[in-house]
Amino acid sequence: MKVGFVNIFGKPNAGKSTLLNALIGEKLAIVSPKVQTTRHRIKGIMTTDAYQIIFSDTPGIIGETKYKLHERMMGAVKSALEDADVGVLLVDVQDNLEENDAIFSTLRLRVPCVLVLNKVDKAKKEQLDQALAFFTGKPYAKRIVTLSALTQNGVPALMEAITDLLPEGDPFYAEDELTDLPEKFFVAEMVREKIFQYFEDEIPYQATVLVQEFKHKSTLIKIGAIIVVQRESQKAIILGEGGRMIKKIGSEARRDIEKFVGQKVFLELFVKVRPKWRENDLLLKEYGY
Ligand SMILES: Nc1nc2c(ncn2[C@@H]2O[C@H](COP(=O)(O)OP(=O)(O)OP(=O)(O)O)[C@@H](O)[C@H]2O)c(=O)[nH]1
Repeated sequence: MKVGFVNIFGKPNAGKSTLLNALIGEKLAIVSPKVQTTRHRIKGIMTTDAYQIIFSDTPGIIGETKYKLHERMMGAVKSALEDADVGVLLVDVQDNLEENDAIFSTLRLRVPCVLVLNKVDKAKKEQLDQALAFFTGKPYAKRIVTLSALTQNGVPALMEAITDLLPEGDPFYAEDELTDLPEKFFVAEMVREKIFQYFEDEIPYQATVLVQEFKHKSTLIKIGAIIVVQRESQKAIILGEGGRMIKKIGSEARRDIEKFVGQKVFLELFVKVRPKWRENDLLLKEYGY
């Protein structure tokens, strides 16, 4: 069978999380119209009689290095590239094509890649033809596929292009294994999704979620998580008047987590202030970046 690792790359907002969700059919990555929501690599495994594909989506490729966090992100993109058997280079068909070309050329790809023009549902035919002509013959584009991750139109053609490029081999994972990521990670992502939903401006970008406790009890799972922010004022906003906001976030995240783990959950959230954690290498390490 065809077996291998497939990494999805693309500029922030290209639609990586949406595509991963369309491919895997489960809500594994968080989707938000704001840029830079995916800080981690997220893996899902797809197994049929003919193939096993291990997907990951990488953090958004950032052009400018504003924070050390972004340098780590570039490092993560590169290491993801080096791991992959096949790369998926995702481009929003309405985005600046030269800019995308510059990024893909800079990364100097050694793995075969499928260039994917996404969001065709909102593009005119001329625009699509123009983009196709632009990428045809580029050294990193072994195959070119057009699709809409949102409507899932064109997803089967992408699967065909990917499996074509994958090597033959034995499967890495048992068939029923959907993901190799620890449950803790999903819990953190589900809390982060609520933060993106309810808060504006810099809060979603400056807040991170750490899951401290994940214990299976007899009737439920007990989870304790900390939301780390940079300023007291941000802490006050997240708590809300009389703790109303944190309660709302907590009960909504709990419902999502219960759906995901298929069990009752007791979720306890705390908010902690740690100024400038983005710029401090030691803290970055502590938080696993
Ligand atoms: N119309 C349309 N919108 C799409 C399509 N794919 C993604 N989007 C939208 O584009 C936005 C960004 O999608 P994401 O999947 O979060 O993008 P991403 O590349 O994972 O972004 P980061 O996590 O920031 O790196 C969301 O509002 C999606 O709904 C598509 O095929 N068509």
